[in-house]
Amino acid sequence: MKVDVGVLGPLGTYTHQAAHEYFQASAIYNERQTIAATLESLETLDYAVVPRENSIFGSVVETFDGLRVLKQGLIQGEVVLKIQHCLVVKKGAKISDIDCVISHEQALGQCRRFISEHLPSATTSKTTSTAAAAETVSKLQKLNVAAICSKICITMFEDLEILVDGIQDEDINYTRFFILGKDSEGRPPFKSLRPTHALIRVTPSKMCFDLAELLKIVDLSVKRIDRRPAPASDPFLDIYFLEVVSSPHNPSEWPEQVSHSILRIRNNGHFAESIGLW
Ligand SMILES: O=C(O)C(=O)Cc1ccccc1
Repeated sequence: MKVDVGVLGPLGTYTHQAAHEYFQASAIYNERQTIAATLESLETLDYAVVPRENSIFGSVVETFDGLRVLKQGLIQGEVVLKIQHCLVVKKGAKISDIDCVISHEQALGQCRRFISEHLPSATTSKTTSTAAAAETVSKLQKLNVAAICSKICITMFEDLEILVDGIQDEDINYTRFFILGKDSEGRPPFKSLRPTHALIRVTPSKMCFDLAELLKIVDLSVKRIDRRPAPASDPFLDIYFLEVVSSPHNPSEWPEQVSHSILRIRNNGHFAESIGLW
């Protein structure tokens, strides 16, 4: 039986491609309009895939904002995808016709140099996804808007063509995606028999918070720290996401090591939980 996977739509986004790389033909891909809605789809679907960070433009803010309030499921895997962006236009449009470039903010951020060198007077406008940008250009009756998206999008929308291929600021451009899942009881269906990563979400107590102290208490190898404002809290009280990895010398008992670390954080008065183990 196929599993139901929530992805950022419409079909043709990089998130859809990353999900396909992980699940191949064993899944039904359910389009959601935003990253927030993709994470919320875990309330009804088996899995969801969201972009985590990009090697040029960094962390995906909308994903971490959604992870602040994640109600169902846990991160149980990751996929790394090489990203090659195209400037896509309505068939027949020339670069001199373009006065507006639209895409997901990550794609606009990964192509800043191309835009400033080749389309210096064009305005930019954010869309909910790269494929949504392609869809918008396809629906327009005018030739002045270009989308930044994957070359797959021109197979989805017949009246589009690629004007320039490979417009990202660096050739080496990768995005990491998180695979989140749950079983029918809402528990994560751990695929990974030997997990090596975890994501710990920490809401520090208001009193005397010191990041260096927190890292000492965590006492695991911390590979990444992301930080977003805590919703409906005191001003500048933040939620921290600590991506921790097991030591290559001691990978066994990793889930226990993570649990102990979380207990230490809680014993120091902070709120902490694991939202991923993979
Ligand atoms: O909009 C998309 O296609 C996404 O999946 C988000 C994104 C955008 C740019 C690079 C990687 C992921």
